[in-house]
Amino acid sequence: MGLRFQSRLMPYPQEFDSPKANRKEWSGRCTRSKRRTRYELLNHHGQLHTKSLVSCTHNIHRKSSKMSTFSDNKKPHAVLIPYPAQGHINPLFKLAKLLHLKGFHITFINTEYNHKRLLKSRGSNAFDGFTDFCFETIPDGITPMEGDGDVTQDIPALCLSIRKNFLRPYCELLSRLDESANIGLIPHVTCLVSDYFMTFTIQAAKEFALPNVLFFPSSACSLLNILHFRSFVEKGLTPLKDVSYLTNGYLETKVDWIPGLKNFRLKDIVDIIRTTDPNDIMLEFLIDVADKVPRDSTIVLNTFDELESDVINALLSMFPSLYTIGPLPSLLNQTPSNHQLASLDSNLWKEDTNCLEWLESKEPGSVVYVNFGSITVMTLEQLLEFAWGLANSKKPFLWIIRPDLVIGGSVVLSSEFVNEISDRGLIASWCPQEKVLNHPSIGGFLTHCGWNSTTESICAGVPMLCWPFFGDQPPNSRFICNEWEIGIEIDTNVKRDEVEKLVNELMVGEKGKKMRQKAMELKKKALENTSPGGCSYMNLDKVIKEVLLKQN
Ligand SMILES: O=c1ccn([C@@H]2O[C@H](COP(=O)(O)OP(=O)(O)O[C@H]3O[C@H](CO)[C@@H](O)[C@H](O)[C@H]3O)[C@@H](O)[C@H]2O)c(=O)[nH]1
Repeated sequence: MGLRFQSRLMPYPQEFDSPKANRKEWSGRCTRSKRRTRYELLNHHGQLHTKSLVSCTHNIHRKSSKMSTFSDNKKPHAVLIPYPAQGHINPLFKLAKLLHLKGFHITFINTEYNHKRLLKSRGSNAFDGFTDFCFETIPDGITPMEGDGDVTQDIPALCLSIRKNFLRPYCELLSRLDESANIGLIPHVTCLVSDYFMTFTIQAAKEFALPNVLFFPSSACSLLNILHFRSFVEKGLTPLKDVSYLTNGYLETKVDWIPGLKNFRLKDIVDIIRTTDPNDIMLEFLIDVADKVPRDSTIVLNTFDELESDVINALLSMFPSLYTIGPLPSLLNQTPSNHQLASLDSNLWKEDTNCLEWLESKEPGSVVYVNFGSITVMTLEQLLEFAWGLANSKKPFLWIIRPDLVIGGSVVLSSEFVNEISDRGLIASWCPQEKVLNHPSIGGFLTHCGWNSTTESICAGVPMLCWPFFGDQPPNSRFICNEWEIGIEIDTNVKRDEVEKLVNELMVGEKGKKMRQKAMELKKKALENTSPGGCSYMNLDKVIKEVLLKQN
C-alpha cells in the first residue's frame, strides 16, 4: 500500500539527517509493509533518499496504527505496564480504560506469553478496531520457546526475570513508539503508568524524561507492610528460625511499632515474612522494590480514603504524592463509556457465561459464590473439605475451580458428591466475576481475599467468608473481618464442619445479616467516593493534571 504525503500531513522523518533537506517543504512516498515503513524522500535537489523503519512491533499495534488518523496525534499518550499476572493486569487495564475515556491514547504492554493467552481467551480479533487503544508486548524472559506450563503462576521466577530481563525490551519498545510517533503514526508518548513492582520503569522514565506514575494493585495496608519489611529483618522477626514457628504461637506476636497499623499480629502481615529462608527470593525482591521507589514518586492506589484511613495517612507521610483512586470497578462503572470500550476485557481465562443463566434460576441472595482467584492452589484434601462443607450446608453455590487449582493434579469429584449437589451446585472453571458478584442471586462470597476480589465484593455489597492463602491476603482478611466487619475468617487448616457452619452463618445467620448491612454501607461509600465530586473521582483528575499531563 503506497501513500503520498507532504510535510503538512507528516512531520519530517528525523532519521533523514544528511544531506540536509528542506524540512519545511518536502515530499515523499511512504510504503507500509507488514513490519516496516519505507520512506522515499526527495530532497530539494531532487535526489532520492530512502529509509526503512520497523514501525511497529506487533500485529495488533500495526492494525491499530494503520487505522489511526494523523489528526489524533495531539493526544497525550500513556504507556501502561502491569506486573504479568491476572490480579495485576485487571486493575491496571481498568485504569487504562479510564485514561482512554479522559482522552489519552493508550499503549498497554503485556508479556508475549500473556498476550497470546489474552488473544486465545478473548478471540483473535477481540482487539481489532481500536484506533487509540493499542497493545504491545515484551518477552517475559522465562517462557520456554515451546513451553506449555503457565508461567504466570510462578511468581518468584517472574520476579527474578523482571529484575534481570525487562528493562532492555521495555526501553527498546519506548524507542520504537518514539519512532512511530516521529513519522506521525501515533502521538508521542507523554507519560508512563507502571505497576509498582515493575521498578525498572523508574530508570526508563528517567532516561526518556517522562513522568512515571506507579500503580499499586493491592490494599494500602499491604503497601505499608512491604515498606517495613527491612525493619522486620532488622528486628530479627523474619526469617523465622524454623518451621515450628509457624505453629508454636509465634505468629500471634503483636506488631505495634508500625504507625497506621492497629491490632496487627505477625500472622496478619503480608505472609512473605513467614519464610525460614534467609535468601528468600520474594522477601529480597520486595525489600529491593521498597528501596528502589523514591519518596517523591507518585503512587496511585486502588482503594478509597474511608476504607483504610489510618494506613493512608501513614503512607502519605512517606509518599506525599499519593492518590487514592479506588475502588476502580466502581469508578469505571460510573464513568460514561462506549459499548466498544466496555466490551474490552483483560481476562486470561475464557469465561463460562452459563453460570449467569444458572443464577437467574435462583432466589435473590441465596447463592454462595466460591472463587480463589488466579494463583491460589490447595491440596486435594483441602478441596474436599471445602466441597463437603458446601454440600452439607445445603445452600446453592457456584464454585469456580480452575484446572490448576489442586496441587499436583486435575480435579475429579466423586459421583457421590456430584449427585449430592446436582440440584443446587454449579462448578465452572472461570467466570465473569464482577457480573456474578453483582447478580441479585448472590448472597455471599467465599474468597481467598485477593485485593481485586475484595474490592469487587465491596462494590457489589456482598459479605465474605475469608480463606487467605498468601501474600497480601492475610492483611486484607484482617481488614475485612475486623475493621469493616463484613467477613468471617476460615481456619487455614480448613475442615468441612467449619465450612458448613460458617456458610450457614453467612447466608442465613444473624451475623451474616449484620455483615450484609455493613457491606451495603461500604458499597454506598465506595459509590460516593467514585462519583463526580467524590474523593477518588477527583484524585484521578488531579493525578492526570498534576502528574500525567505535566511537561518534564
Ligand atoms: O473466575 C474468575 C476468577 C477471577 N476473575 C478476576 O480475576 C481477578 C483476580 O484478582 P484477585 O482477586 O486480586 O486475585 P489474584 O488473581 O489471586 O491476584 C493476585 O494479585 C492481587 C493484586 O495484587 C493480590 O491482591 C492477590 O493476593 C494476588 O494473588 C479479579 O479481577 C476477578 O474479577 C474473574 O474474572 N473470573
